[in-house]
Amino acid sequence: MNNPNTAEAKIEQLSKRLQQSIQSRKQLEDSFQHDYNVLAELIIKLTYACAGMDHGLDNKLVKLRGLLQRNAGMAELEQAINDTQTVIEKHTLNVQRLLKQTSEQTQETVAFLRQQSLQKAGRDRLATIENMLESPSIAVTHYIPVMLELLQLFTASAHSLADSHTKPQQNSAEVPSRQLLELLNQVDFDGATGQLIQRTKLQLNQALDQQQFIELMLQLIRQIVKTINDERQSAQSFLLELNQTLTLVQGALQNTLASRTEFHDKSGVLNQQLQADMKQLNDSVETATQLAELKAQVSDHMQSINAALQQKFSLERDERRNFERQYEKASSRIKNLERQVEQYKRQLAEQKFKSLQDPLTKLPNRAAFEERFQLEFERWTRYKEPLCIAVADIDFFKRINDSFGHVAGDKTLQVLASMLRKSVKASDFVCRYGGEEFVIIFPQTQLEQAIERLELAREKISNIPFKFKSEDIRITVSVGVAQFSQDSDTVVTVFEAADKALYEAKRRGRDQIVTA
Ligand SMILES: Nc1nc2c(ncn2[C@@H]2O[C@H](COP(=O)(O)OP(=O)(O)OP(=O)(O)O)[C@@H](O)[C@H]2O)c(=O)[nH]1
Repeated sequence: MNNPNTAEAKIEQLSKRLQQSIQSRKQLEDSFQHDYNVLAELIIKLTYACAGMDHGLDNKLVKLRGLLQRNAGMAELEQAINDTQTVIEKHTLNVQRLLKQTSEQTQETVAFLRQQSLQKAGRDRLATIENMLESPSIAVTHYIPVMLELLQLFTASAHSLADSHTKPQQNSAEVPSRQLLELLNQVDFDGATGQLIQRTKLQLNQALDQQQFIELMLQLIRQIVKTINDERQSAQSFLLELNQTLTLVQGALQNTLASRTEFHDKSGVLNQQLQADMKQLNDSVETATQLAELKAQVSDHMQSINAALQQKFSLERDERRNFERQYEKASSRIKNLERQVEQYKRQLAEQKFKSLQDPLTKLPNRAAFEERFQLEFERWTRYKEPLCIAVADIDFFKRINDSFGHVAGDKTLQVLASMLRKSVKASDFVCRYGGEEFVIIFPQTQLEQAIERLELAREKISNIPFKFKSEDIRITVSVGVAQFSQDSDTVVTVFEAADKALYEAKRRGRDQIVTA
């Protein structure tokens, strides 16, 4: 048995311990190398993932990767890692600045696109982009899909812009066409102008390109200029006629006056002659001594008196005839003028009436409404009798036009207007406010009564059996109603209240009446 205290035994023990230490150290080194390898592999992968973000960073990453791949010492690695960190910090700051700029530029682009007349699909995409932008983020990845959407939308609208420059612009006259149609709906003309307006309205309902629209406008302007010229000429000829008649009447009066003076002069001379004859006759009677002589003298005087009287009669007859002639002439001219004045008055009244009437539905138009609404408001201010107003709008009317054509749409408007007019009281004022919108004023009517009448109208309208292209169609209306109640109420505030209520009725599902 070896003595453990011997030198050999001690050396052996030490050798064993050394072996164990070497073993542990080897295990530790292996484990460290393993960890190092795992970490190095991860860092190398990360360096590949970060590649391409920034040129300076790329250089640093290549260097770091090289050091890791060749198992470089810690001192070398530490230096490389520090350098890389500095570049990463700079890069991060730069990215944040760019993100801020991107966010602002994106908002600007969205605002610009919102002002463009985009198609419905474009508007929807824009709304999606706006939603995406509502959650502001500093992550680049957040902006990538936004930018993608935005770029696609921008490209699409740029394409349509380019198309509109190269091709004849389909539908580019859509907005002015609609505005012109609304204007033409407010006027009513007879004759050639009326026919042209009718034809123009039909054409405006079709998709026009700009060239066609301009030609249509030119045609209209030409006709309007012609109508104005005709009107002016007709007014000029009326004034000419009036002037001639006045000159004639004035001439007749002067003639009458002159002949009256002449008549008076001549008549005066004759009167004097008659007086002289009478005096001489008298003298002769007084101084006469012989009957025969007296007889002869009286006979002479009588003849002279007779002649003077004859002259006077004939003078008077001529004068009367002359006067009658002048009178007849002037009177027939005046009658003619009177006829013309009557005709003008009729035309003016008709024009005034037409300017206040909607030609399609024959209901009063918006101009008539403004006049009447102001009047009723002033009455309400004075007497405070109940006053209500309702704004009614046909539901989904665009679909009628789109599915069955504008003519069917027009017919629908006429039928609905007539039903609305019939459903309320005669004292209620029903007008076509514009498009598919009607306004009703209920003078001296409590809100409950107005709602009752409107309910009746709504129900009647929804029961009208429309049939288009053998399809049964039910048409409904939504209505907003408001009453004047506060001292601060004005035509504007109460109308707006009714209009808001109308939109609430639409929002709640249409075919209903909502009170403000
Ligand atoms: N036929 C015809 N259509 C008209 C006239 N005036 C306006 N319109 C049309 O009325 C339609 C109104 O459509 P929108 O304002 O979109 O409303 P809507 O389809 O009725 O839908 P809601 O009001 O939301 O229920 C448009 O298509 C106009 O062209 C007209 O005098 N005749």
